[in-house]
Amino acid sequence: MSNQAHRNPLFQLNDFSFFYQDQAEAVINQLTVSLYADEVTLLMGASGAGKSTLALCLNGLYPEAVEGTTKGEILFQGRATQDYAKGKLNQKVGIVFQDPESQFCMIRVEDELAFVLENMAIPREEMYMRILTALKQVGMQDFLYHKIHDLSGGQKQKIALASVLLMEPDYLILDEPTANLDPVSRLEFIETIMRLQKELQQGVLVIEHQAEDWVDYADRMLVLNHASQVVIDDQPATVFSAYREELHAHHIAFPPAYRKELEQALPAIHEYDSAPIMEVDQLAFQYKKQSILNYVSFSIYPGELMAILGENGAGKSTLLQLLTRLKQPQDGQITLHQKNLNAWSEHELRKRTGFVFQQPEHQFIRDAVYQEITFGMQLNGMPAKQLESRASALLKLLHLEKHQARNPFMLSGGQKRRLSVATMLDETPDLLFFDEPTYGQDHQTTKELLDIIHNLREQGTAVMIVTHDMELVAKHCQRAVVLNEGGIAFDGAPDYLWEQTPLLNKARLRSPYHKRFSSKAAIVP
Ligand SMILES: Nc1ncnc2c1ncn2[C@@H]1O[C@H](COP(=O)(O)OP(=O)(O)OP(=O)(O)O)[C@@H](O)[C@H]1O
Ligand SMILES: Nc1ncnc2c1ncn2[C@@H]1O[C@H](COP(=O)(O)OP(=O)(O)OP(=O)(O)O)[C@@H](O)[C@H]1O
Repeated sequence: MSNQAHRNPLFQLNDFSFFYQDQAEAVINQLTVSLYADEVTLLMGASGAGKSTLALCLNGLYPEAVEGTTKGEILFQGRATQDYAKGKLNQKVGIVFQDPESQFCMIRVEDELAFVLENMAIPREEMYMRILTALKQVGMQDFLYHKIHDLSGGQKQKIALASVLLMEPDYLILDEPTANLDPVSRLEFIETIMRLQKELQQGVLVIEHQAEDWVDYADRMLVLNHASQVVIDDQPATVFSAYREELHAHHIAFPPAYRKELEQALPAIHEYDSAPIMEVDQLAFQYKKQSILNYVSFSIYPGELMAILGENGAGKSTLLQLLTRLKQPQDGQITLHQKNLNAWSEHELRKRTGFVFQQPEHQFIRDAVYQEITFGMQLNGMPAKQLESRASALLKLLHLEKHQARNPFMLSGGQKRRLSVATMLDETPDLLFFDEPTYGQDHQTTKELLDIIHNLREQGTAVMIVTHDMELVAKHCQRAVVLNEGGIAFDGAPDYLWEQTPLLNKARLRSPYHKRFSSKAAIVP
């Protein structure tokens, strides 16, 4: 850091601006910054600030892939990015995307990884060993012959990383790569990256909304404002201690070690003495011969906020799909308001329950944000005036007013997630299922989403979230259910869960920061 002036940058951005075709305003506005080899840089900024766009410009995919336009220049190793032959720059600059699915071309893991090596003209006889090494680095050596489609979200993310590691790029960009990983896999992932970074002397750019696990490793932290200009550039520890007001203004979340007050869990609003909304009795599900859920039973009560936890591949998303009737169990029964789930009409079921997917774009069906939000209201026959005012309230609530005419698929990761929440709120559901609510959100929008969740709870909605974010569980949930080896290994108050060290280890969970370091929790004056 201090000797930057004497080093040659790997990337040099000079007054670089980027415009998407359909927008008059620049998404990246006259950005001037240098990035160095052998430096781990943490890039933070509000949702929609342009972080992913910047990543795609750095590896040369943009502007071509979106017909955007640029001004200024990006030099990589002293040469303008557009002067690199097609496909060359993205071998030197590897990206692991926010959404791993967008980078796969093949059906099986083995073929996907072989495809990467073929593009690099690696001889066939070397391929197998290299693929196996990369899979071992991410703990996925048993999945060589699996179909990518059949993997869980976290498992896909690990394959995406393996495919980039195979290229041994000079510069590695990680765009929220750990959000889908269980807490232990997240630490292992970061340790793998740091080990390789040292071995290969790579530069690494980490785009993250939750800095906690990276702070101790990163050499440098950049904060972007809404115009994608660098407003803070310093060492992470200095940034979190000395720029507190600026960080608040730019919606950056503080890692727990830098938060001033101890997080207090919110009081419970569940009503265990009232009838459950949903009852799950002896539910069993398997894929082919692999048992995923092995006769599990539990009930969901009005107003409770319940977290489903477990390692990658534990069956959390599968459980949500069963509870929303997107999948059918092989055995067992699910009832909603004492009526068998299969006996509900599709229309009634969708009115009473909402589901926000892990990958929000999987549920988009219209080609403009406004149409997407009003689609359900129209189906429910909502009168035009009411529909308009509900839609505009939701657009405002979720900060999407500016984007209402845009194609949902063109939104940033955080915006897509907020849109999928909006589509679930045309009426107040009895039960809301939410796969990774905080994924891709900055501090401000996370807070707002949680406010929405708590408002719903006050109206009696039960909310079931799947999450790998233990801080969220500690602060907001009254109940945690841990899935492990097909069964429910824990069902109770999170405070009690944090004391179960053997169980946490087995389920690859970690207790939240203030429990791990209770004596150090209030270190910030
Ligand atoms: N393909 C596209 N076409 C048009 N506009 C886009 C496209 N992709 C992103 N945008 C817009 O550009 C802005 C920046 O998006 P980007 O994905 O770079 O933000 P981000 O900082 O990575 O956000 P997040 O933290 O939510 O992932 C957003 O307002 C987004 O809606
Ligand atoms: N269509 C499928 N065919 C076969 N196996 C599948 C299929 N979909 C998922 N699986 C497997 O079922 C298991 C559970 O997957 P699921 O997506 O429910 O896990 P998860 O707990 O949500 O994981 P993550 O935390 O990574 O999102 C995983 O081992 C996965 O590989």
